[in-house]
Amino acid sequence: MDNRKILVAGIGLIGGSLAKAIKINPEHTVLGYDLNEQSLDYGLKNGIIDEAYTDFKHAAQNADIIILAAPITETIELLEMLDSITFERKVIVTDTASVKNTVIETAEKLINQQIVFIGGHPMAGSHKRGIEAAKSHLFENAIYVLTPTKRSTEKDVHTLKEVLTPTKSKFIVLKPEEHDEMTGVVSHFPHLIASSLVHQAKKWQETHAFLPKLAAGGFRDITRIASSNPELWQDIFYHNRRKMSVLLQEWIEEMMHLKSLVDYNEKQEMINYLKTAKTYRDGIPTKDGGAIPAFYDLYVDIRDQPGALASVFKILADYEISVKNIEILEIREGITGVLRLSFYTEEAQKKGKKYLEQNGYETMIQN
Ligand SMILES: NC(=O)c1ccc[n+]([C@@H]2O[C@H](COP(=O)([O-])OP(=O)(O)OC[C@H]3O[C@@H](n4cnc5c(N)ncnc54)[C@H](O)[C@@H]3O)[C@@H](O)[C@H]2O)c1
Ligand SMILES: O=C(O)C(=O)C[C@]1(C(=O)O)C=C[C@@H](O)C=C1
Repeated sequence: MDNRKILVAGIGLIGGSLAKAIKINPEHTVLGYDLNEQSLDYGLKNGIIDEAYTDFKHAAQNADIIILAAPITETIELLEMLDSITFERKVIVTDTASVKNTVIETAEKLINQQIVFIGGHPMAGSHKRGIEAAKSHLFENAIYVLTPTKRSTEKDVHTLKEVLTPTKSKFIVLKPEEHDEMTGVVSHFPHLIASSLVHQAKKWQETHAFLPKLAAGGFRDITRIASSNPELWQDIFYHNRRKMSVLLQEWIEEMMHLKSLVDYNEKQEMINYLKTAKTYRDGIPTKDGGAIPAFYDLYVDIRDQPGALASVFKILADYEISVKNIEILEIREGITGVLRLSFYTEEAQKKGKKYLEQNGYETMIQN
């Protein structure tokens, strides 16, 4: 089917980024629904959505495909609301929630036969929130998990993938349970730990006022995600609470083991512990397919105006920063474009970020 109407319900960071990507296909019309009318206005003014709705039923009935991109508890509420809406034909519904079990349980209980549900989770994001932070390239090369249900056929999954093709993500199919277990380990739990490290530093600052000034690269790297949206993350921990509890227990035991290595100066065991972690971490693939770090990318927002690219390269040249590769990801007349710069080293990437920001550019490093 051509000229599809796609409703994005919840046009924040993820919904807005999906809307921007989906709209790259000129045959797509994107409808936006959100409780926040300012987000709808922003979406319309910036060409992120084509039509804005404040009435969910009306929006849903006008759509061929519905993407629920609100927080998880609200996604479940929207799914329940869809159950009582009359649709003249089948409608494919998907979501973006970071936890799948509770969403899929709700979907399987629906009685509306017109709803075809396929769970979804694009595995990329940011600590930022809201439509202003949305980027069309957010999901490029990222894993996009799909969890088909009893309510969907292979053809429906194919149709959904077709609609999401402009995101340039890589689709994989998982069972909700395995999804929640794995994201629990590599996404949700690290957020808890990052927040706990910040709490520890905050406590120590009471007696060591200079402490924040010493919080350099290491602390910043490991705690970036502690700056994420607290309400959203409470919701994620709640929906994946059983896994969180198990992981916390395992972590406490792991910390007790580490404590004994430190207390008894188990030198070789400590080196082995660190080596094993380093080897495993260095081998983890990135979004670009290589090991971490494959190369060091920096995304720079630029205006479509004469000299915009020249000015970026002048700044980098002034500081003798070499660029390995460049790619213009998106430039449309009058609209901000995105430039992807790849550097040889992390140091060059960070310097590039610093100096471009000092010159008024908005940049992003996507890990
Ligand atoms: N932030 C990430 O890194 C990330 C990554 C992948 C998936 N997710 C998932 O995507 C979803 C959205 O997260 P986000 O980061 O975009 O959050 P966000 O706060 O940036 O956006 C959420 C949007 O939903 C709207 N909203 C809230 N309740 C609503 C309701 N009842 N009806 C309609 N709209 C409503 C808000 O006004 C906001 O615009 C969550 O389910 C989250 O688990 C987040
Ligand atoms: O990059 C970040 O800030 C993220 O936290 C993104 C991240 C992740 O843990 O990787 C967070 C939640 C999602 O559901 C998917 C991706």
